[in-house]
Amino acid sequence: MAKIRTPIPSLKLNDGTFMPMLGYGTGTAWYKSVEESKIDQAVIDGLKTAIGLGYTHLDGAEMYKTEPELGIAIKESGVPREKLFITTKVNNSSVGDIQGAIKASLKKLQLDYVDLFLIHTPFWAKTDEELQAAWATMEVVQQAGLAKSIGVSNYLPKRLEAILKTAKVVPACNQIEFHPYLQHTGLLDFHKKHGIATTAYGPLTAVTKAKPGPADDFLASLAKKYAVNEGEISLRWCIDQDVVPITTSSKEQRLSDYLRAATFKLTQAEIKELNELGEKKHYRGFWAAKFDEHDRS
Ligand SMILES: NC(=O)c1ccc[n+]([C@@H]2O[C@H](COP(=O)([O-])OP(=O)(O)OC[C@H]3O[C@@H](n4cnc5c(N)ncnc54)[C@H](O)[C@@H]3O)[C@@H](O)[C@H]2O)c1
Ligand SMILES: OCCc1c[nH]c2ccccc12
Repeated sequence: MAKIRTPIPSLKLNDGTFMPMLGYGTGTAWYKSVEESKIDQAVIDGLKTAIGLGYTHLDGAEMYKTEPELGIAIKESGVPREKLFITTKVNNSSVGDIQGAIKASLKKLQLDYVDLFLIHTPFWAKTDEELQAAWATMEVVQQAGLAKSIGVSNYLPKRLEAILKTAKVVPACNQIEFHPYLQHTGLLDFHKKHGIATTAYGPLTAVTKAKPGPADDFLASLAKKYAVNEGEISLRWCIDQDVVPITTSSKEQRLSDYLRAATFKLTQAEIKELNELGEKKHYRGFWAAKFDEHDRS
């Protein structure tokens, strides 16, 4: 019997394009295990497994050094380019030449355009003017057709406010760490007010790195109720709040299981309870020192 798969829903971005609401990341489990200049077959195989399972939203970055593998996997997957949603990000060290960076990324990806191009972090900037100038160059990249959508990552309201003062294009999305122990309530309200979509990295943190925690028992009871595991509850908790989770795994079974997040829906009361339990603990898995610096300035 043919396998019936629930399609992954899409989120409409403020520029009219659509983003699949579950992404596969190439930045953590898939940090290259070989020398940078060499092709890492394990990365290609992981990507092809994900694409074969139905993942179409693939998250890359100049920083991860896996763009060549992403390009090969896309070609070898046989899936038409326009059916895929490809993200890459300009590295902190390349923001001085964003146009050069996107061209170099596209060359490595063997693509004419990316679906989403992000400024990886704001941590390189000393002034608002620098943030504004970088954003203006992102707008040029979009105008040139090299990226369908443009956005940022790891920006808090203060930095978003700075770029919105001079922006012609509102960022389509902000990619942030997001899970029950890092809910960014104020930032999400800011995103909603300005029509900025939220993508979540580290969406499984509450059931992996940040365990044990106050949400453990409730996550387990929800997993039992919906006949999934706690990871899928974590992914669905994002989706039900219009946040697009970017997850990853090197294991095919796990990748296949994550897709069950598309097959059920949490109730408003369950989301509220998980949020309240999550508020009892704070955990940041990425860029912690940079955020400490950033929040002080
Ligand atoms: N923009 C940024 O600054 C930034 C930062 C971090 C990550 N990212 C992107 O987001 C992607 C996903 O990030 P992530 O890996 O933190 O997401 P995640 O929270 O979904 O964690 C995935 C990891 O958890 C592991 N995992 C899954 N189930 C597990 C279990 N039951 N027990 C133990 N481990 C388990 C997986 O094998 C994988 O390594 C990255 O690959 C990258 O593309 C972006
Ligand atoms: O997008 C950044 C991904 C990443 C992978 N490993 C890290 C360690 C510290 C900060 C970010 C990362």
